[in-house]
Amino acid sequence: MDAGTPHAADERSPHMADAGTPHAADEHFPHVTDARTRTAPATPATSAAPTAPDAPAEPRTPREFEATARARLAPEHYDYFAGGAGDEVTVRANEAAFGRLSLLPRVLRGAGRPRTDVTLPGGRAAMPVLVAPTAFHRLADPEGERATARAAAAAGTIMIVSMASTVAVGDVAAAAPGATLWFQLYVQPDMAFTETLVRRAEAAGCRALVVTVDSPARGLRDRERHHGLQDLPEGMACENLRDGGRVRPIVMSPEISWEHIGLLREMTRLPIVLKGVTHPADARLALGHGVSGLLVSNHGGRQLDTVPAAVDLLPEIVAAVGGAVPVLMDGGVRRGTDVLKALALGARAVAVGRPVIWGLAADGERGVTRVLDLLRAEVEHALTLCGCASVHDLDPDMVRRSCR
Ligand SMILES: Cc1cc2nc3c(=O)[nH]c(=O)nc-3n(C[C@H](O)[C@H](O)[C@H](O)COP(=O)(O)O)c2cc1C
Ligand SMILES: CCCCCCCCCCCCCCC(=O)C(=O)O
Repeated sequence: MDAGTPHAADERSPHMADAGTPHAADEHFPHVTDARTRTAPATPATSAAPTAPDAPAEPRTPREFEATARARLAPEHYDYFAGGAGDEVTVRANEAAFGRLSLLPRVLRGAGRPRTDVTLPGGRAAMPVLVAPTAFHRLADPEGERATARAAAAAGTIMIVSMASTVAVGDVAAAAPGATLWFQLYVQPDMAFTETLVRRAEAAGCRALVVTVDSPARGLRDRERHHGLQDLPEGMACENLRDGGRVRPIVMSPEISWEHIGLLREMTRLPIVLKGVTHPADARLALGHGVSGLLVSNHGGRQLDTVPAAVDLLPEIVAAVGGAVPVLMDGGVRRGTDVLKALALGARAVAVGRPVIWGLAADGERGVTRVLDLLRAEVEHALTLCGCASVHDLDPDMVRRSCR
């Protein structure tokens, strides 16, 4: 099997073929310290002053992290990270949809300080917020995915390492010994090479495979075309794709089918999570293919534009799956309240893409740590205000749809 159909990914590239401060928890719980309350390393906040007027020296919200990151990144790299497909309707919809959902708290439950941990196919996480797979972290920080993995480990959460990482998955694992890693895979039409990638992930100690199924072709991204982005800068490569003396291109093939998922299921004992299922009929089909979880995602609006917001798709997918496997979601999660809404609607956990990139570009490992700490503290605070002892106390009746 091979990718043969001419498609949008004709923008060719060697990497692409056709086919120390108190963290936010202390602000919310000034009287509480326990093993989960950590202090970020006391390194200088920034090494270069941000230039944009709205970029604070010490960002404290996801929006501020983005402003600081934008001031530090080359404009074309900022656009690569921030952008989406087409008119970016779905990019905007992902965040806006959370704004149309309201949380309805319960009171007088005597719930105490809430727990934020969750159990997932590839292990436990201290918080229901995972690091979504995103490509090319070395564009944001010289340490790249190593820094992100250390921050994820410090936060006790899971990092899904992109197949398009700029540090090989084995080196990411070696740099962050305490990290729980999952490996994101684009099934390659050359199944022998797909198996090579799976074995590399296994050898690195990855605990699950996240197979991205929303990319039979690459999204059409106007910002990338505007900048003429076709390749990584000199000295950077998709390190997982090394094959002898060369780096293979990542093939996004329209020929990938359920048959490949069956082959993958036979190839490895790792749990398989399908990422990018948006139609309930596909969610039901997935259950017959031995998957251990689904990640509802529209790829952060970077593949097919005008796909609905991910959180709006969640209830239908959760209903289709009927509790057979855990459902996760990503897209537009920026605040602890967003996390609670998704969990109340049936997600076991969420993942964040761009916020992690903004943290990394703003302040390397420390920036990612701060972003993850901020989210964990906000989740804990919102659970408290909702009268929940843990994420298990959330249910769909605590979410209302407003007309905004
Ligand atoms: C810069 C960037 C690179 C991405 N790279 C990948 C990737 O390599 N593999 C993948 O499955 N998804 C990739 N995604 C999609 C994310 O995994 C995730 O679905 C999305 O970022 C979630 O939306 P959010 O950024 O609003 O949190 C990427 C997203 C961004 C923003
Ligand atoms: C600034 C870097 C631009 C480089 C463009 C090279 C294209 C290579 C494509 C490889 C596929 C990476 C997949 C990442 C992804 O899912 C996403 O961007 O979204």
